[in-house]
Amino acid sequence: MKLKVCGLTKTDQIHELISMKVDFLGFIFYKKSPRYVLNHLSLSEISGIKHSGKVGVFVNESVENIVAIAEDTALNYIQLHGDEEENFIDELRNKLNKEIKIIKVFRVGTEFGNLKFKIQNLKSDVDYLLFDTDSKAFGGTGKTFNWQILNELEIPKPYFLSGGISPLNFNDIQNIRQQPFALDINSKFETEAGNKDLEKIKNFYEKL
Ligand SMILES: O=C(O)c1ccccc1NCC(=O)[C@H](O)[C@H](O)COP(=O)(O)O
Repeated sequence: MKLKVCGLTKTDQIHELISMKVDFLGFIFYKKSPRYVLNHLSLSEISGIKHSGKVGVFVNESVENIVAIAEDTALNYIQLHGDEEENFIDELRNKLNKEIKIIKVFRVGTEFGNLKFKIQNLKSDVDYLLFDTDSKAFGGTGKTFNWQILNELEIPKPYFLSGGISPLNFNDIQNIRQQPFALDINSKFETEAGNKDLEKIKNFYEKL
């Protein structure tokens, strides 16, 4: 199983994760997040990071801004973490460099019927799905959702599992019928927002 470490803000930690061969590096381009990357790194610093799994996380951002940031920072993946509708995704797909993959996030709350409908009727050209816990902050809360819900779905694309993943609940992932393509870890591997605990990540990665 692959690993994405999200909410990166520090160059030395990013290089350490690259040397650990982590598959995806997540950068949050959402101003309200305590992990907003542009408070810590410039566009050209992010552009200079040599890795094929650079993921930009966006929340209800405009197509124009996403395309511009993707170009300026040489992103490989766009993670849509807000309420982006199909029309928006189609427009983004048309304007984005074709090599860039799109990850559409489904924030899982209590409305299971709605989630099932959205998954079954997904028409847009996205490459991956990501399931995270629903919250007012959109993400990075450290809270899990009921992963058993995924066993009620036919998931049409490879997906990232996210939301409060930690060494304590890692074994529960084995009970999901359709296994994740990748795990997305964040706040459970931090000493404070944006500051990663690399030793904890290394130990976790060795278990995957
Ligand atoms: O991490 C944030 O601050 C954040 C804020 C707004 C939207 C998305 C955000 N994070 C995106 C991620 O992909 C996180 O890894 C995901 O939400 C899981 O975080 P956690 O529950 O802390 O493991």
